[in-house]
Formats: sequence, structure tokens, C-alpha cells
Amino acid sequence: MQSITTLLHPVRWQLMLAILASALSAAAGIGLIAWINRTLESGMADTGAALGLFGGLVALVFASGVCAQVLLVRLGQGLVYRLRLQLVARVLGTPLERLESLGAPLVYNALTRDITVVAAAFKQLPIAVYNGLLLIAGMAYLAWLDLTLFLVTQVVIALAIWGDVLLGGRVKRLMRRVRQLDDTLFQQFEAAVEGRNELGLSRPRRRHLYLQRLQPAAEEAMRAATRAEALWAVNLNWTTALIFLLLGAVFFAGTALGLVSREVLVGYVLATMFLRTPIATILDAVPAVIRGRVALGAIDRLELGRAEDYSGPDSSGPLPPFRELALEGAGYHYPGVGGEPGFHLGPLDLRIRRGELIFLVGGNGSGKSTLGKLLTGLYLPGEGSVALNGVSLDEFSAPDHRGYFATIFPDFYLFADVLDERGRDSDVDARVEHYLERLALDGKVRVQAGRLSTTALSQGQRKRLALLLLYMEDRPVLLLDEWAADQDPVFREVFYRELLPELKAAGKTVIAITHDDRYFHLADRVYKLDSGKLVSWVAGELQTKVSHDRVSEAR
Ligand SMILES: Nc1ncnc2c1ncn2[C@@H]1O[C@H](COP(=O)(O)OP(=O)(O)OP(=O)(O)O)[C@@H](O)[C@H]1O
Repeated sequence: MQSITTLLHPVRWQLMLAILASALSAAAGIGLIAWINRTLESGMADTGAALGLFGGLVALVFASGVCAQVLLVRLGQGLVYRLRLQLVARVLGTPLERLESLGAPLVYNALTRDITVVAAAFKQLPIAVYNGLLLIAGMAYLAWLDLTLFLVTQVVIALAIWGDVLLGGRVKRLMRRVRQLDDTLFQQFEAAVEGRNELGLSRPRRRHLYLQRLQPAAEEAMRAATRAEALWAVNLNWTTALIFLLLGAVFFAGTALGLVSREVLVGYVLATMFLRTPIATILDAVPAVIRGRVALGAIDRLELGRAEDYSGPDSSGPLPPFRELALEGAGYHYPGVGGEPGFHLGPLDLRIRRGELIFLVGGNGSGKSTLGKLLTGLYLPGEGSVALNGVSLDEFSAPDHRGYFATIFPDFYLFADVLDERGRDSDVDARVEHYLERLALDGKVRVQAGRLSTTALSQGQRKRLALLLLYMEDRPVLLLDEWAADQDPVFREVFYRELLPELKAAGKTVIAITHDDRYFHLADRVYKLDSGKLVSWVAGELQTKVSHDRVSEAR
């Protein structure tokens, strides 16, 4: 994540203007106090002029204060807005591997809680700038009143800062712990929502989630947060006590010892009382700023990708027609967890040409989906090469490579918006209606202005809608990962015997990951995976299967 200074760089001139207005307001406020003090001492010679000066200063305090605050609030909110969009853009630009290893709860935590915390810290910025300037102006006035007393004040300030630093470090450590526990809590929140069916049926599981997983983390977070806030409250009161000690010392030096004149004494007391508010306000803002820095650090540790710029037109022009996808010694490795070696796919050699219907088969966990992600460029090869039309897949060629594919993985997300990537003046709604009918979803789902009326359907129907979106994307290579697994036998037949041949006839290359051995013979080629290796092109097995099916059909 960018540091705060980098974030502030584009708005530095507005910030300067806001600081200038704050300085003016602070100077006018201190000027008012100085004027009251002077008038108390030397009386009012010309009441009209005095009232004019007083009214003018009040008007200046008001106008410059409002101006500074409005400018700073706009600045703060603008920063939050940019930060928010930038973070989402960075999530969108993060490689799939990274997002998978982070897991959804950590990303949600950053997108929701961390952003809010950083926003809250930024909202302190105007307050801190305004009160900081007020404090500087007040200090200047105190120095002007009496240099010796001012030096004593500096000693008191040094003591206060010592307290801040000492406690601030501990508060930060505690807040870091609260932030870590937040990730644990978000994981449990995900379990509470996503596991609703299992939890709904099982009180022991609900109890376990609540008592063993949620409560301990929530309790520790509460303890750490309370400790942090309490420590800071001690600090706030320590500062207040120091201010009163300072006032007492000045008062004693002025009245009992006669070391300070009455004018200086009154001025000092007035100015110090006046400065109590900005001091307290700044100190109040510190925990929010610490939390903001902890949140920025947590966002940093996610190691998200770079944000893509979406403001301009989509520059990627039409891609050359798909000819061939070739794997040579290609492999991919998942890092191991807890000393276990991770799963290794490859090395694999295979070639897929335009218009082919390819089936990828193999047992559970044999690496079919991983191969699907490698073929489509969602994963980059860790060894060997994956080349599309002769262009090797790497982080630079990946966007174009991915542009050839449309996929439905088992954990697909169903978008309600239909994107017609043809970009022609085709009538999106009419095309959607056509496919809805083809997929036997007419009467169930409607489309209006490119948006589906509902996505709340059965799993099999949702998969058909995902297929509709894939048709609309009109990409040359389609990867369907166990698409038919949720379909009824009738529609499964339609899929293998009608939809796949239609796609092939339309010049599409289709890679289907499947366990439906009844239909293996319909593919141009079948590749079988076992423990991450291509074990055979299952021609022999196919022949046996086809003859077996024919015998069954004949009976
Ligand atoms: N995100 C991941 N992080 C780490 N390891 C993973 C991840 N996804 C899969 N694996 C590992 O890779 C192996 C292959 O998984 P993959 O999903 O490719 O299998 P598959 O052949 O598609 O299985 P299935 O038929 O059950 O869908 C798994 O055994 C698992 O150990």
C-alpha cells in the first residue's frame, strides 16, 4: 500500500491551502486572546474601534476556520474515496494464486474493516492539522509573553511527549494483536454464513463454532482493545494533570513569589486553558491514527497486485484467431502446508488445436482443475512452457492469453449482468432470450437491459445461466469444469450430444473436465491425469467403453 505521504502527494497544493486557512484561523483565535488580555490590562481607549477589531477578529476566526475545515474534510474524504477504489483495483489485479492463498476472509477484512479504519484515521487529518496549527500559534504567543515560562512549558511538553511515546508503542502492539484477531473473526464469520445449512442442522456444530472458535477470539480482541484504550485514557489524563501542574506553577510564581507580572500571568492562564482543547483533541485522535497505520500495514502484508487503470477505453483490440495451445514440459506446484509437500502437476506435454473437443479425465485430486487453470493462464507455469499460437505464457502475455478463454469452474460466480463481448450492434436481450430458451430457462429467468431478472436458482439452473454468460462472451476456447455434474440425465444428454457438438461446429475449441465416462467417446481426444501426470490417452479404455455402451443400447 502507498504510504500516507504518497497518498497525499497529488493533493499537496490543496493541503497547503487548507493549512494556510487553518493558520489564519489559529492566528486570529490567538489574536483575540491577546487582545482580551491587553484590554484587561490597559483598558479600552476607543470603544467603537475596539468593537470593530473584536468583531473583525471573530469574523476572521469563523470564516477561515470554516474554510480550512471544509477544505480539509473534502481532502480527507477524497483520499478515502481514492484509497477504496485503489484497493479494489489492486484486488482485481492480484494473481489468482495469491488470492487463493490469502482466502476470502482476509481480503474481505481489508476491503471492509481496514478501509473503514484507514478512513477514520484520515478523518483525523483535518482535525490534527487545524489543532496542530492552533497549538503552534498558541506556543508562539506563550513564547512572546515570557521566554522563561515558555522554556518551563517545553519541559512539561517533553514530559507529555515521553508519556505519549512510551504508551503509544504499547498501544500500537495491542492494536496489531486486535487486527490479527480480526482476521480470525472474519474466518469464523465466513463459516457462520457459508456453513448455514450444516450449522442450521447441528447444534453441537453451532455450539463449537460459537464457544470454541468465535468467543475466544472475540474475547481476546475485546481485552486487547480495552487495554489499549485504557492505556491511552491514562495518557490523556496524565497530559491534563501536567497542564494543571504547569498552570499551578505559573500561578504560584506570579502570586506567591511575584516572579511574573499580572499581565503575563493572566495571558498565560488564558492561553493555556485555551490550548487545552487542541491538545486533548490531538491526543484523542492518536489511537485512530495508530489503528489506521496498523490497518495500512495489514493491507500491505496482503501483497496485492498492481491496480489496473480502468478509466480509459479498453485498449485490447481484437485478438488474432486461436490456432493452437501447446504445453511442453509444463508444470505447476502448490506450496506445501505444515511440512507436507504441495501437490505437483506435470511435467505435461499436450497440444490442443482450433475446433477440437477435448476431455480431461481422472480421479479426484488428480490435477484436472489445476491443469484447467494452467491452460487458461489463470496460473503461470512453474516449469516448462504453455504457449498459445506460439506465444509463451508469462506475466506479460497473460492478459492476451486469458482473452481467448471463457470458463466455468465448479466454484464459479454467477454475475447478473450480461456482457456481450462481440461489441457489435447485436441486440443483447434478444440473444439472451434465444439462449434462455436453448437452455430451458425461459419462463424462469428474464432479461432486461442486459441484466438477468434473478440468479437465485437451483445449482443445475445456475450452471445453465453460467453457460449462457459464456455463450454471450463469445470467446474462442471454452473450458467447462464438471459442468454437467449438476444436470439431470435429460439435460446431460443435451449437453454432451447437442450443445458440445454445436459449439464445435461453430468453430469453438472446447476443453471439458468430466467424470461422465458414458460420453468419453464423443471427444476428439481424451487426456487422463493421475497424481498430476498425464498417464495415457485413453483410446483403449474408450474402445472398450464404446463397445460396452453399444451392446447395452442394442439390448
Ligand atoms: N488452492 C490450492 N492450494 C493448494 N493446493 C491445492 C489447491 N487446489 C488444489 N490443490 C491440490 O491440488 C490437487 C489437485 O487438485 P485439483 O482441484 O486440480 O484436482 P481435480 O482433479 O480437479 O479434482 P476433482 O475431480 O476432485 O475436482 C489436490 O489434491 C490438492 O491437494
